Amino acid sequence: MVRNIVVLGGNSHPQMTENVCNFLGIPACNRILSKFSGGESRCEIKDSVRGKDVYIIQSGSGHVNDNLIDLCIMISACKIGSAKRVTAVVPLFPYSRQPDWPYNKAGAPLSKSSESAKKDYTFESVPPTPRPGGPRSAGLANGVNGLTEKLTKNPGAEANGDAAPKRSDTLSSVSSASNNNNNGVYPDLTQRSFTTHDYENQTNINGFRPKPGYKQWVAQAGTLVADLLTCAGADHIITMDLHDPQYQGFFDIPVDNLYGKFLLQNYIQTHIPDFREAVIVSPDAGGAKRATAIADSLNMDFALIHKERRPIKFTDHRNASMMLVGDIANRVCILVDDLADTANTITRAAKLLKREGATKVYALITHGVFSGDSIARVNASAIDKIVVTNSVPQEEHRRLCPKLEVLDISPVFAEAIRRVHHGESISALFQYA
Ligand SMILES: O=P(O)(O)OC[C@H]1O[C@@H](O)[C@H](O)[C@@H]1O
Repeated sequence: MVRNIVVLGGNSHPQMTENVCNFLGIPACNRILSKFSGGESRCEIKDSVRGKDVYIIQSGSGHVNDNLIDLCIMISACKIGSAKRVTAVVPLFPYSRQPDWPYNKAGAPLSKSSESAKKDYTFESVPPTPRPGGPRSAGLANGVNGLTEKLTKNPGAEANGDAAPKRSDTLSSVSSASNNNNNGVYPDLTQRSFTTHDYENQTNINGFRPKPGYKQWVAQAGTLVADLLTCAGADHIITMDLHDPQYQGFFDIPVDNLYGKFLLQNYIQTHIPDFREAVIVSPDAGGAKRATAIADSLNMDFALIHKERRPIKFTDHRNASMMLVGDIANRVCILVDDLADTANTITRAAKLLKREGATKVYALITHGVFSGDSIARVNASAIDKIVVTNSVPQEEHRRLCPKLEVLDISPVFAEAIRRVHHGESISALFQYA
């Protein structure tokens, strides 16, 4: 049992709070965290936090914005309640994908001229990502094609195993998508959610198509969120696998960015037969460091998927193509990424790998956000097995996705809390993992 420590849970991940408390041998702090009828948050800390070392567990999942405000309010309540130190434990850090200026990515140029290079493309990516309220996908050949029809017309199909599982928000998104009459050409950004792929695809926004290279003005939300938490009174942040590790520099309080890598590595070693014959694959250039770190540690081969986004003509606004760099034919492939949100990135990557001769495709991801109809997309995809941590709740995803396996990271967070509390090294936590 650890003394003089308080663990307070938000509403985003009760299971994580319970697991961490069990590990530390303490009960969770008694509190009220609810809503006034007008929607404002109400927080009352029922146990004394005076002079205590407080850890508040809240992940960037579910109603992300509500949970973020709740976190700020809980931090402030503890500070005002004379806590000695307040640490925000945020397994998936919200807004950490928005730390800098948005980009109008042109992508790295191919080494050959576009026409000759085209012959060597291993995959042409055309369909936009289907999402709630968005236009209907032109269809992905990997099985998502016709998925919405299956889900709408055949709700009993799940039981028969002949269609991807349905879920209520998927069905509502399907019906709203079919009502969205914009000729299916461009998504209407005022009607549906935005994904990072919209930056990549240089999507038409309110009739305005940005010129390649032109950056639209967009809020720097990552900076604001860092400031909000600090301003609320956070003394310290513990998180895991920040999309951009440099995001730590946006804070002027200590940030411990734990690694999911060790759990993923352990999975590879213990669950993938002859894993040294397999190939670690990064689904995009941005994740190459993360994936090579695992490949190097396990002495495995590495391959990379490069997204070529440079438009050949100005009108060629959706000219993104994927190219595989590396030899994966007749090998097992292990995709490694920090996050699956729409699951567009990993499902497209898996399709490409199977086309290039991969015998089996695993996807190992730290944060399984799985928004919109992404679970249906994963079920219909070329991915054979997808492994995520429970940095956000996974019970519902697991129920809907037979390919999904979940690794429990609560012991890692509990041990990090114990070490921070006792002033012990965090890096030592990973030395023998
Ligand atoms: O394709 P989805 O799942 O929407 O987004 C996940 C990708 O977007 C990037 O920020 C992540 O690193 C990952 O590669």
